[in-house]
Amino acid sequence: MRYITFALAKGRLAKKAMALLEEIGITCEEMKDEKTRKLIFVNEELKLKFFLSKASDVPTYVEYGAADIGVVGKDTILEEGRNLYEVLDLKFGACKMCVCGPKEAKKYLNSNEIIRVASKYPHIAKEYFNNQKLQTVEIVKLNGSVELAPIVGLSEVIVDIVETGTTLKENGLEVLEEVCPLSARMVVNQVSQKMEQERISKIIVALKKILDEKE
Ligand SMILES: Nc1ncnc2c1ncn2[C@@H]1O[C@H](COP(=O)(O)OP(=O)(O)OP(=O)(O)O)[C@@H](O)[C@H]1O
Ligand SMILES: O=P(O)(O)OC[C@H]1O[C@H](OP(=O)(O)OP(=O)(O)O)[C@H](O)[C@@H]1O
Repeated sequence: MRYITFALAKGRLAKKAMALLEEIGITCEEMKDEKTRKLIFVNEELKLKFFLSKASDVPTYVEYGAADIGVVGKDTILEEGRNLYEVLDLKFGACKMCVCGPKEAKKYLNSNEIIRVASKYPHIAKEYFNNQKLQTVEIVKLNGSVELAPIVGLSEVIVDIVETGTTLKENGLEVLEEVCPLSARMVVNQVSQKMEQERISKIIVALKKILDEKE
């Protein structure tokens, strides 16, 4: 039997992804060791492999079939735009993609003003503003602490993730528009979905059952 390989986004989502898989009996003790520098883990008994990768690389591994299954945020799926099947909303890691800025910046939105938009998610930001007929925007890609941009005058607004709203509040910013809700998703390689249909469907069904019970 061939191995089924899982690519899990490291960081915020990793522990919850592992905990959820554990609930359906998919475990890999070695991977839980936060100190390990090992990159790939094998569960011989279940014929499964696991690796943790930078979130933005998960869709790439899955599209190319280097991983059969991925667990990653919807934001990353949208931003990367890879060819893969999104099969399940795993519900954890819930947050929202929003247009944010100082209250005064609201006047720039839905106007014919040309504005700068800073974001770690340039594709999501571009797509969002492309659908707003009047607005012309210049997207500025940043790699973190995006809330700084309107404070220091780099951009009028930002497109970023909001969870509790604390970061915005502590920096005098607010949500001006909501782009879309986000959460962790399970994604599947398009060929694996057909070739390993039985094993992958079993995993999806088991996860779905656990998720339904949690609701
Ligand atoms: N408050 C939050 N801020 C950012 N991401 C969140 C939040 N809550 C849930 N998430 C989810 O967690 C993922 C980000 O995880 P994490 O913060 O570990 O990565 P990151 O720091 O954005 O990655 P990178 O190191 O590539 O910048 C997002 O893709 C999103 O789906
Ligand atoms: O609404 P909140 O609960 O405050 O969470 C949202 C903040 O958390 C994330 O940043 P992260 O900690 O990932 O750092 P980064 O901005 O450097 O990526 C996100 O980019 C926001 O800044």
